[in-house]
Amino acid sequence: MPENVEFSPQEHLMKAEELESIAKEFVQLGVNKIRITGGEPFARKDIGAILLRLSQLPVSLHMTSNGVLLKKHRQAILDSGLKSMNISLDSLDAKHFKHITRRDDFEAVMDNIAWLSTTAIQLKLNIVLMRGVNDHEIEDFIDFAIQQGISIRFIEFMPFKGNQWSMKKRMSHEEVEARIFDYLGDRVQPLPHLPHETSRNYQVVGSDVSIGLISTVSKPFCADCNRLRLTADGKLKNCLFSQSENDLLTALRNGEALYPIIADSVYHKKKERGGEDFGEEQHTENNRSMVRIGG
Ligand SMILES: Nc1nc2c(ncn2[C@@H]2O[C@H](COP(=O)(O)OP(=O)(O)OP(=O)(O)O)[C@@H](O)[C@H]2O)c(=O)[nH]1
Ligand SMILES: C[S@@+](CC[C@H](N)C(=O)[O-])C[C@H]1O[C@@H](n2cnc3c(N)ncnc32)[C@H](O)[C@@H]1O
Ligand code: SF4
Repeated sequence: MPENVEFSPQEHLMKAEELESIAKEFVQLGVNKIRITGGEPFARKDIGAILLRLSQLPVSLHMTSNGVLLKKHRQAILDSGLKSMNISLDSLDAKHFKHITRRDDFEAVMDNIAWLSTTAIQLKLNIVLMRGVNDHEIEDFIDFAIQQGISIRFIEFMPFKGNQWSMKKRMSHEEVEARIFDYLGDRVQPLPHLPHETSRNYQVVGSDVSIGLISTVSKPFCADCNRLRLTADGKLKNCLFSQSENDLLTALRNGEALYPIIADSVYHKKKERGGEDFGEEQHTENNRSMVRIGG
């Protein structure tokens, strides 16, 4: 989250019932999986009500969270039948975590991770690797995953508005894969790549633990992308990197049909990464920042 973040005015955001109405429209069109990402989903006071509404739809429900505010929503999470939760954790060192996030929440996140690992909810940790920031922790994360029986994914640092991305800071797929194999040798085996999966996964032999790589920059997986994103302010993005958006919330509030807008957005989905060709330096100023997309 940027230091001086400006929160959107409440009236610009979807209310729980509006979110449900829009979700229903997608379900009617065949969507069978919904992931709630945010911003940060648990920053919404009515997240319990949102979970309850979405849990009534015939979809599998998933979340991605920074894991900070999850504690008081544990019952709502269980009641919603949530299938999986991905928790973002970029360091295993409390001081370093504070340096990266500018927040003193390491213990709260670790406590929520420990709780999640006692539930039937599939848990994964997301680690965005940045050279010179947390790349020295790759082996620590692998040890942690094996000791705790928790699957992890290393994510390639991607360019978004205001995140000072550069090609030098990101760690390529090949580089991280080599680190994993150097460390674990034949204790790790590649898993088959499933359609529409973001990660390439490797199984730690003799365990349920997988180590994944999400490599949008060096190994894009756009060819079988089946995702659409709805932002908290009700805009449809046909790609994480799309520069254009379609305003579903205003259409809903005006009583207009949503289907033509959705169809138009899907029709204009670009072949790869929203038509972006990443260069050496940051250049995605026409897209939103990651906190305003939700990942
Ligand atoms: N390029 C690209 N990256 C994505 C996409 N979906 C998720 N990611 C990135 O993958 C990382 C993890 O995202 P999650 O929110 O955990 O979602 P996921 O990878 O779909 O999760 P699973 O369904 O559990 O595999 C984040 O950095 C996302 O931005 C996508 O459609 N395209
Ligand atoms: C943007 S967050 C939103 C959900 C929630 N607030 C969280 O922190 O997990 C979704 C995922 O995107 C990842 N992410 C954030 N910025 C990224 C970047 N520049 N490149 C790659 N992944 C990124 C996060 O680590 C997280 O796992
Ligand atoms: S098309 Fe866009 S949203 Fe889909 S996988 Fe590629 S970058 Fe991600």
